[in-house]
Amino acid sequence: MKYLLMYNPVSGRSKFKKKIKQIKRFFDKRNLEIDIYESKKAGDLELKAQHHAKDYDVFLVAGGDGTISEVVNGMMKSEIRPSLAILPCGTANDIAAILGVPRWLWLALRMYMKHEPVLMDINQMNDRYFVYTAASGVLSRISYDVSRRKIKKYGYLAYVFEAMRDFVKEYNYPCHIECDGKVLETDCMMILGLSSNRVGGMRLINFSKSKLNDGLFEIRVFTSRRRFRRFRLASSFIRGGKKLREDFHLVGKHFKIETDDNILWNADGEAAEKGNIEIRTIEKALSVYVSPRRKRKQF
Ligand SMILES: Nc1ncnc2c1ncn2[C@@H]1O[C@H](COP(=O)(O)OP(=O)(O)OP(=O)(O)O)[C@@H](O)[C@H]1O
Repeated sequence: MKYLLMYNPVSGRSKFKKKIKQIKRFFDKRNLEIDIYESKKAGDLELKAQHHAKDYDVFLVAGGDGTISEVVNGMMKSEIRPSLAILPCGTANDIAAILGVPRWLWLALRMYMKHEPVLMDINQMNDRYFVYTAASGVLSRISYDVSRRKIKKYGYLAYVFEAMRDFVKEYNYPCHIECDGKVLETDCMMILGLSSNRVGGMRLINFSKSKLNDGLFEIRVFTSRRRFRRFRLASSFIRGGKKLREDFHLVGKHFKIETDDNILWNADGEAAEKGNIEIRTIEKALSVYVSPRRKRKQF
């Protein structure tokens, strides 16, 4: 087995670099070949993943959701794809949590030595690939609007502060959604799409019933029709993403969403598209390492 460790030195609180020597030792001890690559700037890992996908069996990716998303975008552009194993060292680490990867590095590495990878769906927003979330409207900009300086200083709390500021802003925009033959037209304050039950470090146990390999994606349209709308939205999140009467929940393989040109879309926590989008799910597109528990529940 040939591994490539790719890491983003600025993920989370920028502390991963210190662990590299120990990781190298872990692999040397087991006579496993590992190359190491540090990203130099945003976008770097996508190109590295695309051009070297055929040269490795496993991409070991150390970073947060943005870093993993970059690598996945690179891998999806290659015909031959190695397996993906994550070492969580970002701020929210949603993707790692969805796959049940332990925060503790040694437990994660041992898990990768012991278990086989499984095939997981990957989603596409226009030309860009994403793993687990697409969103617009309230709260959807915070993951990429918060400065790295604040994340380094406050960690996850930096997202919480920014969420509180964004929550009081006015969001109301039209959307026309086509999903596998169904049509929905409404005004909304947020559209949240998930392939699992986690976003922004929160577990939304009542949001989704989909598996990670069933070719389906779920979208919740939070309308802006009722009074005290923000409080109702907050109460839905507090109750694990419980659906409210005035909201719509769609499940499908292909979504066409038309909205205002200035509406920004977030994909896996990064700024993605503006205006109209199409979302497709590519079934069982990528081989990933998951914990045995998640494998039973989510696959
Ligand atoms: N060498 C680099 N210098 C600056 N930015 C980088 C570099 N390599 C990658 N990036 C960018 O850093 C951003 C943040 O990375 P990442 O998402 O992994 O960390 P995070 O935001 O702390 O974690 P999370 O997304 O889990 O909250 C990504 O948008 C990525 O494209």
